[in-house]
Amino acid sequence: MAGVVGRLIRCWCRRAVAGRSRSALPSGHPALHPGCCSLKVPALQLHVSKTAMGASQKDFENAMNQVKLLKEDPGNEVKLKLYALYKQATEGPCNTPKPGVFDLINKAKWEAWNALGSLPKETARQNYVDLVSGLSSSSDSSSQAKPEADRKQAEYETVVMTSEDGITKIMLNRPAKKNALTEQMYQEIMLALEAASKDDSTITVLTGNGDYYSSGNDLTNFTNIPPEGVEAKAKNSAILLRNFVGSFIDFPKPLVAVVNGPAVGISVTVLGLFDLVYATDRATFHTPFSHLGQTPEGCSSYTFPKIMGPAKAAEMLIFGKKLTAGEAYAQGLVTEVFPDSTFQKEVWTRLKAYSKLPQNALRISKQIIRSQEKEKLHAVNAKESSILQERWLSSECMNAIMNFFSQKAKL
Ligand SMILES: CCCCC/C=C/C(=O)SCCNC(=O)CCNC(=O)[C@H](O)C(C)(C)COP(=O)(O)OP(=O)(O)OC[C@H]1O[C@@H](n2cnc3c(N)ncnc32)[C@H](O)[C@@H]1OP(=O)(O)O
Repeated sequence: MAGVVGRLIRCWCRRAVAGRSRSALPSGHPALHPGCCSLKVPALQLHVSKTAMGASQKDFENAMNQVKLLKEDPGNEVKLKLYALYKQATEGPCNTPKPGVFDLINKAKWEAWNALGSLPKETARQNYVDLVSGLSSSSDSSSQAKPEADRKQAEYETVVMTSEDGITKIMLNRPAKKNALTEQMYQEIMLALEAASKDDSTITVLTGNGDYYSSGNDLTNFTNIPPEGVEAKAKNSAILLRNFVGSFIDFPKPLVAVVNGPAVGISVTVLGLFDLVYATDRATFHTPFSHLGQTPEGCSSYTFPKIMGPAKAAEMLIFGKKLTAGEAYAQGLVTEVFPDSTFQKEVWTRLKAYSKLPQNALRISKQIIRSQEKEKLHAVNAKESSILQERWLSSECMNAIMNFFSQKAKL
């Protein structure tokens, strides 16, 4: 029951914030600061002085104004307490009939007020002032600490991971190499995704630093042959590929690609596993597998024909046709294209708004959509990886990679 009420009050708070229903707060009661419903206030801050007396009407009014300025959502329990104390301080003991059993929100509010019994108005006023004062100092200190707390850069060298406003951003960070994906980078992206899946953010974003989103697999990956030989290299690469793609298939939260520039190879194919793909109009989408003697991965042999139809998928995946952002949008691979000049501003504004939507609803909706074919995707991933393991040993593939490094074949 408490869970149901909690969830309903969260909805109530969202609605109130959106301005569709302010009835949850008593008339004249300061509205809570918008957009902060997921933050928690430490229990310590919730202590309410039951003995201190003497808050003036002016103190009380100041406290009501302070509530409007809170930087963090104090949580449902505190909001109910604020409501109850406000009612008690202004109207005295609860004097309205108990709402019906199905009117869960008003019932929770009524119960909070009624629980104050015959607490004198002056004490309620003082407790309200004390409670708000505790919240304000907690909100101030946590907002001062925020820049530090938001710098969640763990031990990554090739990606930058930050978390702010309910969004965890994983940024590929080898701009001088067009964000080509080294083996270390695959590992770090997997670790970052794992961390993002468990943090308290609502949305996870993958993007690139510099002028490229990513130029795909770093072709030097194929040049570091271990003492065990090329077969072992191909086998290990296939395992790495399978694990890498698997972490996108299994990612539990909404996943967004902010495609800040051209994308090549595996950075394109996994886009079929993202929930939103926003692209600058400077972006291109290129999967030159045949040119490299390779074959599709990232589950694209399954997702692309589903997304764009077999004819268009064949043009990209078999013949290596490079798509403009507009073409990728027309074919359903990209959600929306933005002018490069306003790309970052527009995309982040949009994502910040989305990140305020109810977190669990977003995650569950994503999971319903994706769970239908998770097994299928894992099977496709396994197959694509094993075919590539063979391909990487082919002379077609080895020649293509040698060509790249001898500068004969820039794509
Ligand atoms: C283990 C899992 C395997 C998963 C299988 C994945 C498959 C794929 O992803 S296939 C696609 C592989 N990618 C490519 O074939 C792209 C190769 N790169 C290029 O064609 C070009 O570099 C470019 C079109 C992406 C950019 O050209 P340009 O603007 O002329 O810039 P540069 O070529 O001078 O690049 C700057 C710098 O970066 C190096 N570099 C870029 N991409 C890669 C790459 N994919 N692998 C290795 N190195 C890359 C490039 O060599 C330059 O280096 P320096 O000369 O040292 O400055």
